[in-house]
Amino acid sequence: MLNPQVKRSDVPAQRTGERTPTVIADGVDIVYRVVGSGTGRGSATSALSRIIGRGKRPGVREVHAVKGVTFTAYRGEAIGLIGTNGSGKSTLLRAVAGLLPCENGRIYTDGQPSLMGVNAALMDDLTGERNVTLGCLAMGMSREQVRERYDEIVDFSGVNDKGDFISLPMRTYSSGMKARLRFSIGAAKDHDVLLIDEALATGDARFQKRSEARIRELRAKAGTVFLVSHSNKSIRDTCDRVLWLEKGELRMDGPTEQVLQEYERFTSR
Ligand SMILES: Nc1ncnc2c1ncn2[C@@H]1O[C@H](COP(=O)(O)OP(=O)(O)OP(=O)(O)O)[C@@H](O)[C@H]1O
Repeated sequence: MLNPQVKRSDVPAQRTGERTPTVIADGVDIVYRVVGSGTGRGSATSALSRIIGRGKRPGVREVHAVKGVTFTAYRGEAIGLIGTNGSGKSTLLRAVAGLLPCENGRIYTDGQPSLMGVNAALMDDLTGERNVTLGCLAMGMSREQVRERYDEIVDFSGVNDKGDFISLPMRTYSSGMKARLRFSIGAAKDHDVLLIDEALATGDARFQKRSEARIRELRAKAGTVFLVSHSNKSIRDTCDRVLWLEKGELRMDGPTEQVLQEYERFTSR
């Protein structure tokens, strides 16, 4: 569900030259507020200082996760988000999906972006089969569309390659099988803007190839794909443009090879 605090609106339909913008981030700041974080003092002291009103908002710590990020994404682009741990990649992705409010700035999107992460909510106690149906319905597909795409989704995931696993509860799956099924469900729909968080890092080599091919297909259908990954190989194989975040700031935005070379120099230091 969209957070009502998120400042969003549709991108105007007009084209910018030959290219159509799908996501515009304009000076975006995102701040987490952690309530109840320790102050280093005992809780009785914190409570007392709260009562007598000294200091501002005791026990609330602010984490400025994304700082003044600006970029425009266009239809047909596959954009990699890279950066060292904690640099703000997932936060930015969740903000584009409308799941986090912007402290400052705005995010404009064309249509509703779909976040396809390894944490997508599938239920362990339900069979793979039920999860495919529920997952597809949750993405807004009709029962008819689910029936049409069902076999394709199961085949794509490969969970039935070693027996009839699709009729077993998902708790019997390996973590790779779960991740593959999640990806397959998410990829069954043609998204305008597809946001992927690390999904490619989980499958085996064969599955990664298939997912990369599917991402290329989605791009060919005029969508925009964002991929957060720690695998430079996945980024090289999938993306034509890369945004590099460091400590919440956009450090570089450019063609994949150019940005990755700089990033590799930075991380090998
Ligand atoms: N729910 C949260 N509450 C408070 N702080 C958070 C929360 N989620 C992330 N952060 C902080 O925000 C910053 C950015 O985190 P984020 O997960 O976006 O980074 P990342 O680049 O995706 O990291 P990684 O590569 O390790 O997955 C970090 O300092 C992190 O500790």
